[in-house]
Amino acid sequence: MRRVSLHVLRRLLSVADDPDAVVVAAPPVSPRDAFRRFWPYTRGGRRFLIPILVFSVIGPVVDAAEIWLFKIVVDDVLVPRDLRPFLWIALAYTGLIIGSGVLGFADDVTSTWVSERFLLALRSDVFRHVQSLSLGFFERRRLGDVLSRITGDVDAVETFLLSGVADGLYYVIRLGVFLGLLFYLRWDLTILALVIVPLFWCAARRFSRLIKAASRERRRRSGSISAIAEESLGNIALVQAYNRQETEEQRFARESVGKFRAAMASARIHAVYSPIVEVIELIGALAVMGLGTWKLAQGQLTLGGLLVFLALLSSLYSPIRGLSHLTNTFYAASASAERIIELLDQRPQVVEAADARRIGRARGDVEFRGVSFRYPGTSRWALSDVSFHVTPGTTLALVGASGAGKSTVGKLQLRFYDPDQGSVLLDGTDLRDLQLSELRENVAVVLQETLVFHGTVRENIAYGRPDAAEADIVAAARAADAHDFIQLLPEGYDTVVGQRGRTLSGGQAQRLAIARAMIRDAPVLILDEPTTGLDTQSGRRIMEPLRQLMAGRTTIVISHNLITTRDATSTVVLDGGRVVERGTHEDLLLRDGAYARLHRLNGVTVPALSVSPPARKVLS
Ligand SMILES: Nc1ncnc2c1ncn2[C@@H]1O[C@H](COP(=O)(O)OP(=O)(O)OP(=O)(O)O)[C@@H](O)[C@H]1O
Repeated sequence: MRRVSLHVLRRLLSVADDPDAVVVAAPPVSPRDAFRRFWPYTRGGRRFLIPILVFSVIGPVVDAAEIWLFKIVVDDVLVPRDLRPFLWIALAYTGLIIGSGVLGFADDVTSTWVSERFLLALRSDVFRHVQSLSLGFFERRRLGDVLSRITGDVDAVETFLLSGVADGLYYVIRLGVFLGLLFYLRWDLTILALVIVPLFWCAARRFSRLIKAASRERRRRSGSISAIAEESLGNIALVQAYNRQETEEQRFARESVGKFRAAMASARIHAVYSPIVEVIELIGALAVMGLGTWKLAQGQLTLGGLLVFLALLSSLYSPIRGLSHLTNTFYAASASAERIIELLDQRPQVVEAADARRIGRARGDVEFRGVSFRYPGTSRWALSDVSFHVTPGTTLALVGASGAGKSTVGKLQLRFYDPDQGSVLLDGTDLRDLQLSELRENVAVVLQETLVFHGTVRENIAYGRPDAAEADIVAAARAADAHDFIQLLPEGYDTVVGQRGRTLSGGQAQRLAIARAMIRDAPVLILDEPTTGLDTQSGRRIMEPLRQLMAGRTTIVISHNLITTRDATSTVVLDGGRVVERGTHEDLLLRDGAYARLHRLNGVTVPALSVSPPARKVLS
């Protein structure tokens, strides 16, 4: 029978595990380490810790004074039936209530200020840190989970560090004040009342582990829910076009049910814990009442004395109970702390050297020297021993089949990753020796996937150079052949284009991206499949703006359909991450190798980019 009930209890309090987790749990961290980790973020609010401490002392003193007044009412007014002391007792009561109201106000405002300042500092730092992580991190992680950490988990860390500690302090001080009074009143009864403290402690310890497991599961599930919502809603067109709403709902429901189960487990644990605490309290109170009544009968205690003792005792138990509950809250919040620490412990794969060089505006000499690169966690070389040299102002076309490694070249040029072997150089300096921000100021990109933010057309163009004047923005739009269509938009340059440019056509969004690159005015330009997704006519339309953009800049055009590459100064053909051919368009056609084959396969349907290079330089 006992074994059965134990088994039922264990099942009741258990938290289900999920072997196919969308988001995996963060590694455990001891509360002490977590505390040490987050303490520096309290810096701005530490000067208020003393006032908060003072409020914590005064609060229980006021409460104790109220109870003491009650003793006086019983012993000096009620028992002798004497109304004379009543007036000053009433005045004292009123004074205490007003005083504690003022105190409560000051306490609330100050503690909220300290908490919110802490949240501000921590959240900003977590966001800054996440932004500094390399592209590789975002390619591996689920964005929704990262968002849930920046929002929900950061809030929980505040409970862990400040509210939790402030409450803990408050309880300890309350405990001290009431214990002192109880000892003063009846030391023998007090010792009897304290017999239950170890019981409280044992119960709290036992339950804290269960609570932590349930909280970990809840936070992890919250991350999964955000991840699935972000992925489904972010790709809503795909979901609806393929009628996958039901599958997405099921995925979402699975995680939501997981969170529901974790929340229920947590509720059951709390629900079992609360009556246990009450029983422990009752044992103490009954013991005191028994001995107290005996002492009353013996005439060793007044009725007011006994009533006050019992009232103080309940005030003593409430902080003890609070402390034991707090350990649970603390453990629950530490599950969130683990998730934030895991995020903060991520190191960017690309780090700026301590003595990074500044080069100002580069001439635009780009070189890949024996570059080999593997994406983290993969065994296949995305690039093997790739070398080429692009002299300032000339154009290199990178061609090859899908997956040949063309975009990877662009990512290495922007230093989203560092090569495993060899080096990438700008003006003869290894990118690893350059200041990251300066390197990126020297490179403008128009990517395969057009990146348009939710905001106005003007903001989208000025993203390339935030201090750009209105005239510069319009000039860039004109050069990108975007001015005319912008004028036709309902509010011209002030028209809000939806996230990812949803309210624009592919060609319009692409021209906006070209205007952005134009305004950046960088000496090196990377065009990654600039005509992808555009029909022949739209492809034709952006050729002229692209030509304008490329003039006078070192350009790497990445393409696998050859439509944009014919007139490049030189072409490098990649296959399986290796350079298999290099030369000019005509040379390569004459050679009748991989390039000629690709050329025959794709045909040239759109006029090629004809940049008028100062002189065609044969690349190394
Ligand atoms: N983030 C990544 N993590 C792991 N492998 C990757 C990643 N990005 C690309 N790869 C792999 O690296 C290889 C080269 O990819 P890359 O994107 O450079 O090809 P590509 O030539 O630009 O192809 P496409 O013309 O289709 O855009 C491919 O095998 C691809 O699967």
